[in-house]
Amino acid sequence: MNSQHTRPICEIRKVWTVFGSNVVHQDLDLSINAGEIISLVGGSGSGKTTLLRHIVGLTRPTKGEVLLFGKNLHEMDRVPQQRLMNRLGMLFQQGALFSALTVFDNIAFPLRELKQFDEATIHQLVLHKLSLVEMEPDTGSRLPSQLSGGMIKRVALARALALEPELLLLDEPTAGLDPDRSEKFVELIKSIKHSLGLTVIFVTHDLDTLVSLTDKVAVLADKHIVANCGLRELGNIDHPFVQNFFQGVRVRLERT
Ligand SMILES: Nc1ncnc2c1ncn2[C@@H]1O[C@H](COP(=O)(O)OP(=O)(O)OP(=O)(O)O)[C@@H](O)[C@H]1O
Repeated sequence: MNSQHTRPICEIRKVWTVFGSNVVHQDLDLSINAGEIISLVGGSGSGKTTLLRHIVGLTRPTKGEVLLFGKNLHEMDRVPQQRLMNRLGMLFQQGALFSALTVFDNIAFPLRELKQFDEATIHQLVLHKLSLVEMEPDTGSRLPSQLSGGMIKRVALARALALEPELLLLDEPTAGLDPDRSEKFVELIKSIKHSLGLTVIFVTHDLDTLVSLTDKVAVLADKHIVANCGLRELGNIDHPFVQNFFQGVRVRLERT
C-alpha cells in the first residue's frame, strides 16, 4: 500500500489546553486516517469544540502538537498555514453564515478570499456547490434570514465545501433540526463524503446521527481520549463514561 494512504491526515500529540485553572485537555493524543469518518463524543464541557478549533487553527493548544497532512499547523508562517487551512472545511454549530450576505455570496466568500478565480468561475463553482447540497440555483439570492434551519445547514455545508477540502469538520451538524430533517441532512453528508472521498470529523450529542454516520468514535473523557475504535468495540472498553454511552449506542445498533 502507498505510504500516503497509511499516514494520518490529522495527528494530535500530547496536547494540553489550559484556561486559567481549568485544564481541559491533558496529554491528549488522537490520530485520524485519510478516508475515515470519525465522531468525537464526550460530556458537556469536556473540550470537543475546543479540540476542533485547535485542528482548524482557530486556537492554539497550550502545549503539544497538531499535525495536519504531516505538518505542524501552529508552527508555520501565515501564508503556508493559510494554504494548509484551505484544505479543511468547517461546519460550525448554527451554521455561522454572514447574515448580511446572500446565500450565493456566503458560498463565494472563501473563493473570493483566495483571489485566484474570476467572477464567472466563482459563479460556476457556487452553482456546483449548491447542487451538491441539493439546493436550487435561485436560492442563491436569498438572505440567511429567509431560510429554514435545514437550508441554513445546507448552505453552511456548501460554504465549507467551497474550496474542495480533503478534511471536513462538523460541529453538531444536526443540532436544532427535527428528526426528519436531521435524517435527510445525515444522508446528504454521507453521500457527499462518498462522492468526494472526504475524511470527516464530527461532534454530536445525537446518537441517531452518530450511529448512522460513523465508522469510528473517539471518546473524550478525563481530559484525554479514552477510546478510539469502532462503535461495536466500545463495549470492550472498561471506562464508566464509555460503558454508559455504549448502552445508548447498542440499542440503536440492534435496530439497524
Ligand atoms: N476561550 C475560552 N476561555 C476560557 N474557557 C474556555 C474557552 N473556550 C472553552 N473554554 C472552556 O473549556 C471547556 C471545554 O469547552 P468546549 O466548548 O470545548 O466543550 P464541549 O465538549 O464542546 O462542550 P459542549 O458539549 O457543551 O458543547 C469548558 O469548561 C469551557 O468553559
